[in-house]
Amino acid sequence: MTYSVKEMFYSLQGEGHHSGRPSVFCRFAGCNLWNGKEASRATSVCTFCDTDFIGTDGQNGGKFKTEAALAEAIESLWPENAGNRFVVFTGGEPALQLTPALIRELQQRGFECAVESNGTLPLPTELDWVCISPKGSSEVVITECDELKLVYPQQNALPERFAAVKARYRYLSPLNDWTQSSLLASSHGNTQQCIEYCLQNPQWRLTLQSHKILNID
Ligand SMILES: C[S@@+](CC[C@H](N)C(=O)[O-])C[C@H]1O[C@@H](n2cnc3c(N)ncnc32)[C@H](O)[C@@H]1O
Ligand SMILES: Nc1nc2[nH]cc(C(=O)O)c2c(=O)[nH]1
Ligand code: SF4
Ligand SMILES: [Mg+2]
Repeated sequence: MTYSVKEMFYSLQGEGHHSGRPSVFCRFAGCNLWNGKEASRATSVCTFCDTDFIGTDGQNGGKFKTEAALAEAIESLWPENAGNRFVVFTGGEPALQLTPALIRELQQRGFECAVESNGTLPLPTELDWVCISPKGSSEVVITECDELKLVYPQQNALPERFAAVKARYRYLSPLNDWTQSSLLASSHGNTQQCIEYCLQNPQWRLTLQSHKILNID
């Protein structure tokens, strides 16, 4: 199958359990919860997406006809002769394109394979790390994951709704609604609400989009 990739880059994982870990990000084009066009944002299931995932025109983006071709491109972004290889499949919604064959191809090249998914579609069992981030009223079909990373607060997707999802770790990530001047500043803002929720419900931890604070990819 042909993989449509918006962009690929080498950076630090900014969010969640692997925050700070050097990672290649492979951002697949397309999502099942929003078509990516501003005109339909307000009427979509997911209304707050911070990412351009349309097309294949980003850095190192393109159409890859084989698993080997895409794996080769991902591998080329890792520093030469360095171990601890880690790739994060994201998007858009990576579950629309990710295959067992692609994951195995990368694992054979020494990569641990992680995914950032909205949880509405089945995922390959070959993955080494699964992060699920539920959106609005969408139905989550993934019942077990490594990490549940919930953007908070969200109408129709408050933490209690996901009590039955088995997760090694539960994180709240403040909704970045870009109407606030700073992610950290407002005491009545989303970050403060996350802090209060975690303090009252200590099975949840706070995570911040540190790449945005640091202004890196
Ligand atoms: C762009 S999504 C792509 C992966 C997948 N579609 C998903 O939603 O998990 C990557 C991560 O960014 C998070 N995210 C997107 N928009 C955000 C926003 N405005 N504020 C905070 N996190 C956001 C998502 O919740 C997800 O954890
Ligand atoms: N540094 C960095 N960390 C990230 N973690 C998840 C991301 C995503 O867009 O899925 C992301 C991203 O775009 N950049
Ligand atoms: S599900 Fe993920 S990629 Fe799709 S619109 Fe929402 S945040 Fe963006
Ligand atoms: Mg992002």
